[in-house]
Amino acid sequence: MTGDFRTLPADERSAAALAEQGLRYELVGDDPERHDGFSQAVSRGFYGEQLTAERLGERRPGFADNRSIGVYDDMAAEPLVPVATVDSWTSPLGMPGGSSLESWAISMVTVAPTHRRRGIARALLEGELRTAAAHGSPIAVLTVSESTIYGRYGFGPATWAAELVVDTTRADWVGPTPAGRLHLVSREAVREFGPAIEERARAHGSIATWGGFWDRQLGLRPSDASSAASIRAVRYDDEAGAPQGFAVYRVKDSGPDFTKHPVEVIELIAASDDAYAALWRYLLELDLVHEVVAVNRSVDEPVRFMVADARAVQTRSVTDHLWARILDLPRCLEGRTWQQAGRLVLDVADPLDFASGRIALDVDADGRATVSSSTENPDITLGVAALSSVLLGGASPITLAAAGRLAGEPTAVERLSRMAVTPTPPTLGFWF
Ligand SMILES: CC(=O)SCCNC(=O)CCNC(=O)[C@H](O)C(C)(C)COP(=O)(O)OP(=O)(O)OC[C@H]1O[C@@H](n2cnc3c(N)ncnc32)[C@H](O)[C@@H]1OP(=O)(O)O
Repeated sequence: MTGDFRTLPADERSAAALAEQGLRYELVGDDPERHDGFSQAVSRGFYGEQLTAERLGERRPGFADNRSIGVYDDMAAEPLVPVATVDSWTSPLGMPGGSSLESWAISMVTVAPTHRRRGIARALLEGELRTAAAHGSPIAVLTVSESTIYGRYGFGPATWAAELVVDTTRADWVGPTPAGRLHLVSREAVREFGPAIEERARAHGSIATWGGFWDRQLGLRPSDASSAASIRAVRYDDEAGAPQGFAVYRVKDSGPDFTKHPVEVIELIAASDDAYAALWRYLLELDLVHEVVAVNRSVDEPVRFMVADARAVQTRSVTDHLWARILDLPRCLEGRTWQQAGRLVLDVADPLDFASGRIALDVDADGRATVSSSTENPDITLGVAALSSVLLGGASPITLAAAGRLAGEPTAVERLSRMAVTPTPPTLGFWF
């Protein structure tokens, strides 16, 4: 099955399973009323607000870009509001070494509280994975509300996100002083130049951003007008005047002490080391500010080494962020650059049988992989979720072996670790 992913038919097996419960599992389609019902169901499912007509209108254009599926219960009081939702689209996923693979991104998985724990989410997820595989997407990705939900479908955590809290009173700058210039700019200007910088700066482990993402981050939707008015932006241009990075932030209310404003960093995106240093320095040296908080950062941020007192930069939390699910073993393993040459036979178990099998992974001196089926004794035995964690370079096979998530002789496990783990961690800077 190929063609436009948006119009691929709803998966027949899931449709049949849900029909047994008297439920219709269908593409939402082009009807604006069904768009609004879907948006209300998603907001309700995540305990959000009942959406106003303005917000519903803002969401409608997004349906043209995605594949939205609703589960409809004709006996419900509001039959146009689905009792379950899922949304998907295809997006390039950055791989170690700089290439990318088409991924099947899944979002907005909700089941109404009245319909939970009767297999609806399982039907949605299995339907998505079968459709993605049939379409030819080699990998599926998502970010999760709870880390307990998706392992059973073969997803493994593949990137981690840190929340940094910097005490600016202790953070005297000892990092580089770049020769370029900072410019204060409007949110509307960031909407113009920002996406291209983000694309250049994107780490492996990230999917692409999309138009609605920027409108949301920058508070440019009409319904954001009052809440977004305090968002500010600054851009770093190099000595030649070329934009290389930007930060979007909000200085929050400090209460009665006017010197203790906290700063919330909404985005800090740098396509060069100079831009990174200049933008962090700008934020840490703002007057009347005592704390800078940045979420969805890499777990290995250079800013920790750019301040006189390293303990000024605290990691408040580290959480699993992108979850990945290999659907096509050869295309995934051949779709990244490996860190060193080597050969290993892997025996992969997949409960849903998309990626099970015994394969030989041969990596040449340039880090290029060739995958072939094998009947040799395996060096490593693991599940598809563990291999999906390893694929992007952020999870060490040595650690996974210690955790009982993969098995093999210590030398084989160490070889796979040397081949797989990347020098910088895979990073995704946003939720989707
Ligand atoms: C990518 C994303 O969108 S992440 C967002 C996920 N959505 C949310 O968190 C919104 C609030 N929660 C919900 O809408 C629902 O509770 C869902 C979507 C998490 C689960 O929907 P349900 O239809 O109740 O799940 P379903 O009955 O199909 O259960 C499938 C399996 O998941 C398990 N499961 C369901 N919910 C959870 C949970 N919250 N935590 C752990 N396990 C769960 C079930 O026990 C079942 O396990 P099994 O098949 O191995 O026996």
